[in-house]
Amino acid sequence: MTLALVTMSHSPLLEFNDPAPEVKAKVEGAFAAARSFVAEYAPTLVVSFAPDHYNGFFYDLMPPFCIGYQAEGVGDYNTAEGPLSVPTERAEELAEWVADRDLDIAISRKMEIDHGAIQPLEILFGGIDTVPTIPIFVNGVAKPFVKMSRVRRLGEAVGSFLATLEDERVLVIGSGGLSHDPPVPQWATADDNARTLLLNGRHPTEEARNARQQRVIETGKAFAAGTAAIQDLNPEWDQALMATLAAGDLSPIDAMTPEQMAKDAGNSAHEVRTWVAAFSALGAVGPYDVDYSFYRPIKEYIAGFGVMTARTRA
Ligand SMILES: O=C(O)/C=C/c1cccc(O)c1O
Ligand SMILES: [Fe+2]
Repeated sequence: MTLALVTMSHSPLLEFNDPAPEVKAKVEGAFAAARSFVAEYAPTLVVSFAPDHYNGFFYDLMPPFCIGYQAEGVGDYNTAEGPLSVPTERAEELAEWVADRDLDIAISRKMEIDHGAIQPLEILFGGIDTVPTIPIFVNGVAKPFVKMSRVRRLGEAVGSFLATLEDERVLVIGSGGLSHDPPVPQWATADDNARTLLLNGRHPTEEARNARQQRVIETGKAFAAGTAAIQDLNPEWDQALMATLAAGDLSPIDAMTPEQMAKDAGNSAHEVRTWVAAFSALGAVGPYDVDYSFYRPIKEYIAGFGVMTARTRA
């Protein structure tokens, strides 16, 4: 059984802010490389590890991980709205398998997902319902964070399940990171209005959504101009992590702590949990090789922007 992987940074600012044309072309080239890797592999099933940014998961009930039995895009930042094609029975089997491996897993029969999960599907497949997809939410923005060893164990459990699916060609996606510190509110520093959003900000009015998004878009522009009060990107940190993931021995990742990750790489660097889960799933199936790797720190997108593709050895 083979398994393929794409991990990629996402940024809701792709459509809204413009880096230099040469940088934009490089990013388009990376997307094209990932697309052709996926087209050649022709997956029959996608398992997507992605975070949420207080569009589907809130502090009224915040799990570390959640498997979606049904899911729909909320349509933030002009991403696709509406249902994904989720193979519900497979998702149920996966959740049973993971629970049997002594991992506490939440499930949702109505998962709402944002650009974090939607953007890679749109980029790789041109839509959100073209290939059966099981979405797995991995908390990457809301404290407290489980240990990285737990994220690896989740990925390994998912990978061991996927290894049993002889009749499927499975692509795992990890969406998020790398170093970045966009102005997503933090509970500890949020005012009353922001806390209302963090607690249960489902289905905002169009006006409220636009105001929130405009603030992030403006921050991206200011960051590129050198005037934003957000933490800088950390290309060394990003590339060191990508090298560890490519090397195949993920055990050094267990030493990463949420405090140090935030300090080194920003409050949204926790999104790399999705990459770690995806590579752990791949490694659980067998040794793998990285086919393609791209990295560029891009301030206009508020993102250490990386794309990797990999595959287990035949
Ligand atoms: O949730 C938001 O409004 C913004 C999220 C964001 C911004 C920049 C880079 C990212 O990866 C994001 O998720
Ligand atoms: Fe994000």
